[in-house]
Amino acid sequence: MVRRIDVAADGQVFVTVSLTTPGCPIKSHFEQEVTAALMQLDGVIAVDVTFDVLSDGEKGQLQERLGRSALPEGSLAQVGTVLCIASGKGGVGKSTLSANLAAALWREGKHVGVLDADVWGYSIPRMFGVNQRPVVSSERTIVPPLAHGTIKLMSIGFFVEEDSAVVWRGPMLHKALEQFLGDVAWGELDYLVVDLPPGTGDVSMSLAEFLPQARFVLVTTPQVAAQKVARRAAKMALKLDHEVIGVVENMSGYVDDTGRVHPIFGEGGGDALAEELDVPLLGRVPLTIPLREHADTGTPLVLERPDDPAAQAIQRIAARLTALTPQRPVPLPMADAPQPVGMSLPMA
Ligand SMILES: Nc1ncnc2c1ncn2[C@@H]1O[C@H](COP(=O)(O)OP(=O)(O)OP(=O)(O)O)[C@@H](O)[C@H]1O
Repeated sequence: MVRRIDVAADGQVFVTVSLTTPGCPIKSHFEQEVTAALMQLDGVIAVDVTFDVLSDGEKGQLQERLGRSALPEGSLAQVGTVLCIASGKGGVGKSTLSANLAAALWREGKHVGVLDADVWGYSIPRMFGVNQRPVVSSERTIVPPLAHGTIKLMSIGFFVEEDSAVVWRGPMLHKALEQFLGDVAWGELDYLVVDLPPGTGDVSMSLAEFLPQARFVLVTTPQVAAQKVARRAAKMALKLDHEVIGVVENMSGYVDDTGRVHPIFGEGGGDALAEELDVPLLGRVPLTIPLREHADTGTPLVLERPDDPAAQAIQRIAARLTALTPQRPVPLPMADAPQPVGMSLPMA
């Protein structure tokens, strides 16, 4: 994507970067990273980055070279940061954290969407208390149901009867995920939070392919055994050239009514994993009963009980995530709720 580099005798460097789409949401990120990389070189006194756009033919070649099925365009073109929440095994609180992190980012004034890619253990509809069949807009895009008026949600759970098992085979799931990313009217979002299925199975791999620009947050519990399993998810992300942005340790001790912390699941797993991967430990979320209760009743804890220790920990993690990811220079206006039209979705 580097179109041209000119070096002037006085040490000024002029770089042209070709974007996949003119409205590329990570344009400023490219500018910062290219400048930072070049300024480290001896003799470089200033860097000037300009942009143009790849032609369709060039895009095709790039796609081929990357060996990936999709470049970030279409319905994801206006998504600033894709955050994949991953874990090595189930039950570590990945979905609870995905829902609450999304709500915490929303509380910070960000535009947020949540894609529930945990196709067999989907729980995002329940965690937000939304159970509404998505509709198709007049432009033939899938309109995501909204939580709290603006958080856009998409889940397999919206397309199957409640409590029924998803018995789709690999290719159908692959197709559904492709649709969730390509045909959903995500619109302009600061963050798309993706709740991945546990482990490193086909769905995670497909998604990783569809989302070349994703950043991974790894969730682990404090036991050393859990950390070893989480490492596998990290390896998958790195193998697919995704950035692992940090680690969250969940269930880090039980906080009783007096505020005393009991390390039920041991200690140190999150630190050890973060150290091993050389990424920051974004935070530790304690075990609290309200976090579980609110997940069950469809009201994210960070919105209902922001004073709870787990809610506070999650809000701090959201703040760290915003500090670690590129921000839009101009905040988006809040009133952008899409208007659904009544039509049922023909799936698969
Ligand atoms: N810090 C916490 N304190 C209390 N309960 C928690 C905490 N984190 C998660 N839980 C509870 O643990 C259970 C499992 O959490 P969750 O469903 O988020 O895990 P998961 O990793 O997404 O699991 P799966 O991958 O199997 O879907 C839920 O009942 C949730 O409410």
